[in-house]
Amino acid sequence: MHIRFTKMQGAGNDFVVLDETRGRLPLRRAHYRRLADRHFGVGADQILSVRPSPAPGIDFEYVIHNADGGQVQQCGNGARCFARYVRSRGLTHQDVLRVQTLAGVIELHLVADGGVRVDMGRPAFAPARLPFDAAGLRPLPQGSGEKWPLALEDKGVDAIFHVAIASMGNPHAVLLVDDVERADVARLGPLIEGHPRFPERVNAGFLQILDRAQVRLRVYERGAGETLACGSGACAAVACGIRLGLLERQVQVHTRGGRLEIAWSGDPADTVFMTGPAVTVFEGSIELPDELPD
Ligand SMILES: N[C@H](CCC[C@H](N)C(=O)O)C(=O)O
Repeated sequence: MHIRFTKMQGAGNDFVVLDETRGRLPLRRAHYRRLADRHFGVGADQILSVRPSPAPGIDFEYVIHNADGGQVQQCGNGARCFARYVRSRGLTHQDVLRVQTLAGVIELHLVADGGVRVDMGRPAFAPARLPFDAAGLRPLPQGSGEKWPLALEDKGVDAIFHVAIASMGNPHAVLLVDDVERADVARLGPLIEGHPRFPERVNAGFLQILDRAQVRLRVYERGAGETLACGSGACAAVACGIRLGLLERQVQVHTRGGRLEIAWSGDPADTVFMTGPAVTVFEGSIELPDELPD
């Protein structure tokens, strides 16, 4: 099948965007994996599908698949690209969009400088919301938050790491580190992502606090590996940092791919706002086999 796509990136987190507003493409898991494949396909961290409004008051449905082909609840950098995409292709003329994801409805605001501001919804910290199996674990309280002990068995050695956890609709575990560039993301990332206490796996964030309003963040993403930036991961890391009493309400998040602005009041009833770039890189098309082995 012949697929037309748009390649986009938000702070270096890159996406294949598909327009399914005039009909669903017959894609299965293996097709999403092939589109994301950087050698046999287009190459991307996630595949974003733009689908028609599912209900009154909602402008579009926003569907997200990771590079491993799995469908997931949320993608913050993708949300900004989604907004830029539908506007630039004339699928909407609105400056504010409400889109339905698996995690619920989020609101996208196109801002003048080409960036997009996203209301990412409320963070959640209860283990059951990720899900995280906290049975038998005693959290370390800190500020109004806590850190959870996570035993990581590596080369036969059991080490205990304390992580903060948060859901932005998708699950995040955040490890505080002294220097993100020296953090062993390649080794610890997969151990955290696939840890049995996260039954649906987890995005593993490595957070370095520079001061109360600036952080550096690397994220080993569930289903994609380390990406240059993770929008929902930035929201989760800042929300955890605020709860631990380490951060103010407005934080600049420096990622390897660019800078994101995150704002949260610290009240779990309030939503988290993320502002950042959204860039179209190129348009293209690809021939995909109708059948691909799973
Ligand atoms: N890997 C994530 C989905 C993409 C999130 C990220 N690209 C973002 O910008 O939020 C997950 O499995 O939950």
